[in-house]
Amino acid sequence: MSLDWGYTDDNGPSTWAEKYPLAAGARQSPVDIDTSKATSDNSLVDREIDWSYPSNCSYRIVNTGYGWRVDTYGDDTALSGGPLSEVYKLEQFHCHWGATNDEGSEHTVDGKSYAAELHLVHWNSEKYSSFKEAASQPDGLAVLGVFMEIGNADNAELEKIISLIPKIIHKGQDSQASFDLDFGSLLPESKHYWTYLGSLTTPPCNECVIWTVFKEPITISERQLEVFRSLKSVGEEDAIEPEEGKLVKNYRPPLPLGNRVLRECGP
Ligand SMILES: COc1ccc(C[C@H]2SC(=S)NC2=O)c(OC)c1
Ligand SMILES: [Zn+2]
Repeated sequence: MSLDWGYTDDNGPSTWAEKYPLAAGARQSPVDIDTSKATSDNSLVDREIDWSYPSNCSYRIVNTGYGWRVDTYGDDTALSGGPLSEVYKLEQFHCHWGATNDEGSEHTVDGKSYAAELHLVHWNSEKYSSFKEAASQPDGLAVLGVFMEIGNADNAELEKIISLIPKIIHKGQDSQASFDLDFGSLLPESKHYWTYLGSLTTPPCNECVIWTVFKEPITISERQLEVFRSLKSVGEEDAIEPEEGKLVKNYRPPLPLGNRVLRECGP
């Protein structure tokens, strides 16, 4: 069964606009962050970006066919400040990676790719009544982008997620888990970031995201990244060869920033 869209040569990012016209818009994500174009903005410094996530929360981790996604039940989560004018609730988080460690992130910095990129997706629950409605609005979503680089140590918080991946190897599988997830540990120590107006990085590519990309990466071990790559993009019932259908690449390459403003907070 042929996928509507994906990351292979015949259904990858360069073909998306055929079925998803928004993919050809002028406010698309990701972008290459040209640090020489970033402008400082005191208003970002005055209203520090702030998040509060509960320590003990129940989660559902699912294999979307394009990667893993952890659905949170964002009741007592909040993201505010920085480029945001309202309070946003955490809806889900997920990750993008590549077949080798020299690619994998969606945003790049002066042309440099990281090995992976974590996306924490929030929606404007102050202005809109549902995530779905927010995803059709220009200020509907706020996504935190966190670069991941290879380090020697395992990332302890990610390990809690990685331990569940063997249960969701095939597309459509999910696992309910309630564990103490300290989101604060999934974010870098430094709150320095770049921010710009962009879009969903997969179809339907809605231009509804206020992006905040942290400057400091977190680390993940090679072993942990290999576990991500062991996920399959096909269901258990799809008869394919064992090595086929592995989710080794699920990132969209950068799109032009065009005449959008790229602001930064912190050196
Ligand atoms: C409303 O329909 C969608 C569709 C896809 C995604 C996931 C994409 S968007 C992103 S950023 N990274 C991704 O992989 C959504 O996430 C909010 C929302
Ligand atoms: Zn994403």
